[in-house]
Amino acid sequence: MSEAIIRVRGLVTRFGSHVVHDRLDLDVARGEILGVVGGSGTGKSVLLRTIVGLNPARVGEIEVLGTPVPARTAAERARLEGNIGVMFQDGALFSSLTVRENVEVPLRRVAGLSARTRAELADLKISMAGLPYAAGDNYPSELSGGMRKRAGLARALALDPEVLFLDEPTAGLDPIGAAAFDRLIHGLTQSLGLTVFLVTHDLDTLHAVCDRVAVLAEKRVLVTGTMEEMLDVDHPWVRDYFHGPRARAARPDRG
Ligand SMILES: Nc1ncnc2c1ncn2[C@@H]1O[C@H](COP(=O)(O)OP(=O)(O)OP(=O)(O)O)[C@@H](O)[C@H]1O
Repeated sequence: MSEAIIRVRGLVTRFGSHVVHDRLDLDVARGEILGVVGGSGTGKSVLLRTIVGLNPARVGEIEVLGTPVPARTAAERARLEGNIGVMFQDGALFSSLTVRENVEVPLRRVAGLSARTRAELADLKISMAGLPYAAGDNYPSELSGGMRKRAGLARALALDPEVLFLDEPTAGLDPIGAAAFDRLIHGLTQSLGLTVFLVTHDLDTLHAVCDRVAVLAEKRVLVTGTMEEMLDVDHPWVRDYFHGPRARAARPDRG
């Protein structure tokens, strides 16, 4: 594998007596789009939150871009904050701010940007996320679910991150909206050279977007590989997921 941009070793995550991850290891290579799948409650979102430093209660080693998580110094923290973009499942936008103001939030960390430059940069990201210019003036409650996701993506891209974390980007979208979002993610990833950690249940997304898949089961990353390789994995959940009727319907070679 080429250089690991995300490196997790021996991760143990627990909430009280509930162990979610037990000695979990994972590598994500530079430039790849990794799809993270697994049954409900297997700890996909918790893994994402832990890798981006939002869940400090754990044991093990995590590095993103060679920087330890959590960061030990202000310089390391700045490096992580500036190079990681996160899109949460519901967009996680501030409801009292317009879309433009939401996208400006991370830009406020950049010293020396005038208010006008900040707004212009936010408008650029809003347009990159496929939203009409006018959406910048809207409040999140005035947008559809799909538009809110695009606004969340615009905010995740605000600081030109190297690594993008997406938590179920197509959940709740209709199939046409989901396919459009898949194309957007794929296009942006290619043109911006991003590394992507993408939690999803969506088999169409895995086919359309992901280079590699990591399956969370039994409190760890049970297996990683391409979609083709998943077809040969002898594990009940993996078999049911990748050979089930939905999987067959999502295969690009079907018919
Ligand atoms: N803050 C928390 N406190 C206590 N338990 C938590 C917390 N966050 C998550 N959990 C538990 O950790 C487990 C993993 O949750 P997580 O949301 O990561 O699952 P998931 O794989 O993303 O599931 P889904 O596919 O349903 O979204 C669940 O049992 C959940 O209840």
